[in-house]
Amino acid sequence: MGRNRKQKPLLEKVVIEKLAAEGKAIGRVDDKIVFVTGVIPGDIVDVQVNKKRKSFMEGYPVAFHKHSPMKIDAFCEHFGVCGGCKWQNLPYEEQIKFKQQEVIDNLERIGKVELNGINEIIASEKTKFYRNKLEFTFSNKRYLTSEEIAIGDDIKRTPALGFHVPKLFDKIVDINKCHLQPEPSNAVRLAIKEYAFANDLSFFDIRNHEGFLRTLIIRTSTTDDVMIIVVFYHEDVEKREGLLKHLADKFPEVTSLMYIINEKANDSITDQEAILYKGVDHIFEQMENLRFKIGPKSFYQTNSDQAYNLYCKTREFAELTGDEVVYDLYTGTGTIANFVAKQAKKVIGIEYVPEAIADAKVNSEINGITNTEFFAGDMKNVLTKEFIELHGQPDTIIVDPPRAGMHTDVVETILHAAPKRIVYVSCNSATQARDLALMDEAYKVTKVQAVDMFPHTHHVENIVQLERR
Ligand SMILES: C[S@@+](CC[C@H](N)C(=O)[O-])C[C@H]1O[C@@H](n2cnc3c(N)ncnc32)[C@H](O)[C@@H]1O
Repeated sequence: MGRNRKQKPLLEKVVIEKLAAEGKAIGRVDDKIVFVTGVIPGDIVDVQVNKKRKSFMEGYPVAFHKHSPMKIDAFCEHFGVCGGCKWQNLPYEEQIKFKQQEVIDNLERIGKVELNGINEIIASEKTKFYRNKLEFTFSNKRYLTSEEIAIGDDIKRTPALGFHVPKLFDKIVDINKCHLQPEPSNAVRLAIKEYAFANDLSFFDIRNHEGFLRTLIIRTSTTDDVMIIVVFYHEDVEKREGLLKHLADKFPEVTSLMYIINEKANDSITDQEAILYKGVDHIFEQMENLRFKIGPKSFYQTNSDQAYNLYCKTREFAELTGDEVVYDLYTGTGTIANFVAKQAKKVIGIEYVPEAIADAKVNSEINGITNTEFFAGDMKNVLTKEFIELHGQPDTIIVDPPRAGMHTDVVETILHAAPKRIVYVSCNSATQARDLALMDEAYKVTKVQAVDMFPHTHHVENIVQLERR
């Protein structure tokens, strides 16, 4: 064990044994667990420790003595620098095996769930170009890769349009080709960069709050609609018009070309006005015979094909006959609520974000669905005993909370409502398992289905069916 300047140890020849949660992997030194980023089982590496606790350490590899026999070549030129697609060097079959095992481990260890087998994970047919939305950042602080440092000074002065480097908030990796979103995503991004360089449009400086171009959001859809939103730090009519006209001329297929002037300190656009430059202010997604209208700020699951598989399984687990009152909690833009509405007597959707609720209502309307009702507000305040008395006892409750899972008050109200069946959709099986443990006395887990929405990342979605005991 060596020592570095900060007195954090350098661990030599650590054998990486298995993958762990949050995309890390586990090695062991003197019976102490070491969580390592950027490695896969079978690697033997020197690890620079950056966190040391009584029972574990965390670190990153500084030298590889042996690569895992499982290792494959990454397909992306930005692998290892960019924060996305971290598991590209692990075969996809191994990725999904691990995701399935993680779900089982969390349900058994945290949730103390007795599993009588679980369905095989639904893998993503597309493992590249599966996302329908990407957000890129403009920055005058380019992250320099070792190859770029070797090129010399010219490139060091070049701004970047791409993704944040993990843990370096002001550094952006300049992306040449991203394998996450179908075209025209790459073409649009590269065209904007080229135009900006040729016409002297400055890129944002996040430390000093100066510069013109700030972020770029591109949305594509299963209906081949394309939305581009360029976010500027301040208004400059001539420069803005110049760029947007160039985009409109070069990409006539774009359905919706919009811009935002965001003069705030942070990048969030939820409270900013999106202004239409060309086309319409929305795009459409299609699922079975339903169309979903998506505005510039609307949430929609980012892997459309797998979202369809997720919703089909959710509907299957709900086992609706047409007579049920269904609650869809954390409904977002009401996608699940509308997706199951035809098989239910009535569906009630509840969601925090008022704009999402407005979208949910529009989505019912444009699809001729008349048996849904939507309510905006914090779940623990909206879903009360009085609400249930007023709107009807649920026969089935579907929940799809954020990563943190459900507030204990919400769990309590669900237990009080005592529906026959609960379908719990989650993007974090650890918090899902914690919530299941709270419901264990009254509900037993009857079906489990993991769904992989995000190949080459550690994220996994999981659906659990619960029946009242
Ligand atoms: C994982 S998303 C589910 C979206 C939706 N089911 C779908 O598939 O499109 C979780 C949703 O919960 C909402 N949310 C988060 N915290 C909430 C809270 N305390 N009360 C109500 N909704 C909340 C978020 O705004 C988000 O739309």
